Order: sequence, then structure tokens, then C-alpha cells
Amino acid sequence: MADSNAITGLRLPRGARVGLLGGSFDPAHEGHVHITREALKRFGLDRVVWLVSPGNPLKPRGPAPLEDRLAEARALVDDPRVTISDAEARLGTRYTSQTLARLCGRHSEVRFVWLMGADNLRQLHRWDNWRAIMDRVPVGVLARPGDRMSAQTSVAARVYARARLPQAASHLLPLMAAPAWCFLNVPMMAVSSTEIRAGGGGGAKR
Ligand SMILES: Nc1ncnc2c1ncn2[C@@H]1O[C@H](COP(=O)(O)OP(=O)(O)OP(=O)(O)O)[C@@H](O)[C@H]1O
Ligand SMILES: O=C(O)c1ccc[n+]([C@@H]2O[C@H](COP(=O)([O-])O)[C@@H](O)[C@H]2O)c1
Repeated sequence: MADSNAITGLRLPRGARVGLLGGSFDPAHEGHVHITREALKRFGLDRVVWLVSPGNPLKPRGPAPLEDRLAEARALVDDPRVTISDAEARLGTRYTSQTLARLCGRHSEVRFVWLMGADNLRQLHRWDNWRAIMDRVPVGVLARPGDRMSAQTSVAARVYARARLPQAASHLLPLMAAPAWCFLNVPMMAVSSTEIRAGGGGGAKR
């Protein structure tokens, strides 16, 4: 049975293990596809939802229009396990702690895992109500060029050191009660939206 919700716009099977990859996706790129594939495999996820953000609260410059970013992401992804979602715009949430509270409330039968690249683990302690994020859902972190060490040295990694799951047990992460997090030292792909924007790439609408 699917846990479908008119407000979030998401149709998620009850009991499913669902990764949430939040991002500006300005534009979406192969790095997002790569970490999504690794997360599906290594965390044993059934689905990954790309939560295309209306705008990162920490970034001063606004992203391209949401509709353009959603369309570009949909054009890039060819995997039925991956959903490109505007749930944050629908819910009217911008901060991840709020988004997770609303999603967990609306999809109470789903096992969510928050996914992010290692660069975001490095600055997680600057996010609004960041401990509430760690305390609400398991968190899966994927290596990113330049940020491999953040798994050991970031504030969040140190504060939640006892909640770290060894990489060898990564497939258990969706079953763990929060706080629990796991760093995946996967092969890395050196691509970013910043570089693509600087090179003038990113899709026909730019
Ligand atoms: N090449 C990559 N390797 C690992 N993680 C990545 C990679 N690209 C993006 N991510 C992660 O995907 C999520 C969404 O990324 P985002 O949409 O901000 O792309 P970005 O390339 O980091 O953008 P920007 O350069 O504008 O900051 C973040 O958690 C980010 O850490
Ligand atoms: O909640 C916050 O304070 C917060 C601060 C910075 C980033 N985020 C979220 O982190 C995700 C990655 O953001 P970005 O812009 O780096 O792609 C995206 O879902 C943002 O909403 C969230």
C-alpha cells in the first residue's frame, strides 16, 4: 500500500526506506546522480526523493526559478526509484528541520534517511535547529572531493560521534533510531553546480 499525500505530493510505499536528498539543484548534475545511486545501493534504500529547494537559507543569491530546476532534474534522471519533488514549496518550509518535521508527520509509515554530501556535514552546525535534524532521522553522508575529512572533524561529527554507524554496516542505517549517521567513503565525482554555472552550462533555459 502506498502512503500518498496530497499536501507533500509524494506517493511513498508504507514501510519503504526513503532517502531525502535536499538541494538547490541549480542545476542538477552527474554528482547528484552518482551519490543517489551509491546511497540506494549502500544504504539499501527503496527510493530517493530529490527535494528541490525553493532557496537555500544560507545562500545570499537566489537560485534559478524552481520550475526550471525541477524540469532539468527530471530530464537528467532515468531511474524509477528516484522522484524529483517540490515538496518544500508545497509545504512552505525552507529550513530542513521544518521540512523533516512536516514530512515525517505526513508520511509516518515511511523510514526516512536524510542524505547529503560531506560539504554539508562540515557546516551542518550552522543550520537552523540542526540538532533536531540529527535527532529526528538517520543521516547518510557521502564523500565529496575536498571534504572527506569533515566526517572526522566537523562540529556535528564530534557532537554525534557516539551515534556514528561504521561504513560496513551502512545498510542498517534506515532501520536505526535517530540519532544515527553513517559516512560513505564512496568513489568521488568532482562536479558542482557552481562550476557548471561558471562555465555557462546547466541547461537550455540558462
Ligand atoms: N559531486 C558531489 N559529490 C558529493 N555530494 C554532492 C556532489 N554534488 C552535490 N552533492 C550534494 O548534493 C546535495 C545537493 O547539492 P547542491 O544542489 O547544492 O549542488 P552543489 O553542486 O553542491 O551546488 P553549489 O555548487 O551551487 O553549492 C548536497 O548535499 C551536496 O553536498
Ligand atoms: O535548514 C537550514 O538551515 C539549511 C541551511 C543550509 C542548507 N539547507 C539544506 O541543505 C540542502 C542543500 O542545500 P544546497 O543549497 O547546498 O544545495 C537543501 O535541502 C537546503 O535546504 C538547510
